[in-house]
Amino acid sequence: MFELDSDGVEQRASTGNLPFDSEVDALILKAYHRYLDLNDGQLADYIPILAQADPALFGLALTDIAGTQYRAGDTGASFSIQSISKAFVFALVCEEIGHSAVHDRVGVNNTGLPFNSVMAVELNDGHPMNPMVNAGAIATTALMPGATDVEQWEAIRLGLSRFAGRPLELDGDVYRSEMAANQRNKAIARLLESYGRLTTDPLETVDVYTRQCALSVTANDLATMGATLAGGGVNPITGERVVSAEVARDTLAALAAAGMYERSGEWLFEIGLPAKSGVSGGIVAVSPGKGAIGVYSPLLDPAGNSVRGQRACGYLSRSLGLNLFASPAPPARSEHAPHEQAPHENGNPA
Ligand SMILES: NC(=O)CC[C@H](N)C(=O)O
Repeated sequence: MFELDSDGVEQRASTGNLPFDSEVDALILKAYHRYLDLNDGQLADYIPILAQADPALFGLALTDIAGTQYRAGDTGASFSIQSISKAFVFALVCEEIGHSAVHDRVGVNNTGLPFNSVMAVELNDGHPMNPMVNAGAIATTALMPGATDVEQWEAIRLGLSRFAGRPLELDGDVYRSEMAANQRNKAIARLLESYGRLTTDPLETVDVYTRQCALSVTANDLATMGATLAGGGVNPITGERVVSAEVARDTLAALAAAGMYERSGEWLFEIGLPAKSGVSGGIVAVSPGKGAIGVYSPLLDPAGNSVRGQRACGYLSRSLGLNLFASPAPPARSEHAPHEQAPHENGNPA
């Protein structure tokens, strides 16, 4: 469980816009320096190559829906996207086959269990529950249009590249490392097959899923991918519409429910933004209508979420006034009777 350190975090009232450019720049840098020396957490090692990551890497990026990019630290460092791919593959599949078909096959409720839980499938009568855990993500990947697994993979690679606004490539070393250690995902796919919930070849679908997780991205890419969802499906850098506004909305709802796995409730409570994490240490946190934060720092908490990433998102959510559930500041009123106290700027008592 992470704790948000509220000491000294200037909390901004929620408004329809981000503050001015220079303020965002200053706050991104502040967040970066604030957590640079935080070395809590562990590298993921169940995918052997992830244990070789440099724990010191820390990149913090924000892209707004107008396409302005803010960066601090190692925002150009490459890492495998891992589970963050689930959000964008879900969006692509919804765009292709429609929200209801995906909802019926996959679902959108939190399992309350770890992302690779086999028990979650068993407890729910073979239903994968949501697209952000492995079972639901494998079921979602299987729904990607394509005559073969090779075509499905290429459609996913191209689709995620449109979200990023640049061609994304497979990290072959990460792919091979995970393929040698992904017996559990193969078991989950076989289990889904046994319940009649997978109509593709289970092992081929796990192969495509493993490739999608091994796509190489940067923190800056994550910010732009998230900003595409924040902007109703239009990539703010390329101007291309990647998915419809409805699909962007539905994807953010699915992220809010389960993007941070069994910690999703705590995350919403503390940070108030739909987000998705991955075991390589990335997080994308989306502020609808404003922009998105992309962060990379490979030291993880026990749920598999980046420790520095969570703290930096919390800091920025507060200081930029991004929390979705915060009411906007009440308009200043001049007609107060002298004994009435004017509300504090952020709507809370001072
Ligand atoms: N949480 C994650 O990022 C998990 C992704 C990883 N590829 C897996 O299937 O286990």
